[in-house]
Parts: sequence; C-alpha cells; structure tokens
Amino acid sequence: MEDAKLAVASGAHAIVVSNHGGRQLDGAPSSIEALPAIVAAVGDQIEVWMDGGVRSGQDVLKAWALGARGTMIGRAMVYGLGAMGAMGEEGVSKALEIIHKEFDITMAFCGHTDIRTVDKDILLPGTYPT
Ligand SMILES: Cc1cc2nc3c(=O)[nH]c(=O)nc-3n(C[C@H](O)[C@H](O)[C@H](O)COP(=O)(O)O)c2cc1C
Repeated sequence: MEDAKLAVASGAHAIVVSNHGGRQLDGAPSSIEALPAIVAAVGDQIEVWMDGGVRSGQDVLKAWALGARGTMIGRAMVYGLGAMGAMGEEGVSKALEIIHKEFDITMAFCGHTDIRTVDKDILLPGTYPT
C-alpha cells in the first residue's frame, strides 16, 4: 500500500494493479484480490486500473464494482487473434465485441443501466475481499 501512496504523492495520474498475467510469482495474490486494498489506500485521489485474468464482460464489471476504473486485457485478445483458423484482426475485434456484449448483459442482470451506479453491492458478500 505504501507504493500506491507514493504513486499519489509523486503526481501519478493513475495506478495499474497487475500481476503481469500471473506468470512471475505463483504465490502472488491475483490482481482482483489485491485491488480493493489499493483502491482504499488511494481513495479518490487517482484512478486505479487493473489487469490480469480479465476474460469476460463479467470480469470487467466485477473489477469496476471493486473500484477499478479501467481494465486491460492481454490473453483474451490473443485467444481472439488465434481463434477459428487464426482470425487475426477480425478475431481480436470479435473478442472485444463478445466482452462488450457480456458486459452489457451483466449490467442488465444486475439491474443497472448506468455504470456510475454500480458498486460492490452487485457482488455476493464474502466472495471478494472488500
Ligand atoms: C504475449 C504476452 C506477452 C507479455 N509480455 C510481458 C512482459 O514482457 N512483461 C510483463 O511485465 N508483462 C507481460 N505480459 C503481461 C501483460 O502485460 C498483462 O499484464 C497480462 O497479459 C494481463 O493478464 P491477462 O493476460 O490475464 O489479461 C505479457 C502478456 C502476453 C499475453
């Protein structure tokens, strides 16, 4: 948490919470586990973004609910790139389209039409650190 506070003090515009795709330390917490404490440490002072394990629109909304104001995607794009006989650019666009659609549907299932009204109340208590 000290690093997050240092980033604020140094004038950073945003922080990205990332475990670099989970490929460095097996025992490190996932980004989504680490996110809430970092959001709490920086408050409203700067935006917090997240990557690592985002595979669907539901994942994007969960991250938002826990305070991430942006999510980034690594492998899901690569899966699109190589899908269905190596679709290339079209596959990447399709992957993004699917995630966007899932996000939209998840918003509706959670009873929200405006992202600004979404918070951790959409999550089952006890399923994520808060
Ligand atoms: C093909 C590929 C290469 C990557 N190379 C690096 C790298 O050199 N250094 C690094 O810190 N993270 C690297 N990453 C991790 C990404 O920056 C990002 O944190 C991660 O992919 C997000 O998690 P996700 O793949 O589960 O979406 C790489 C990811 C992919 C898919």
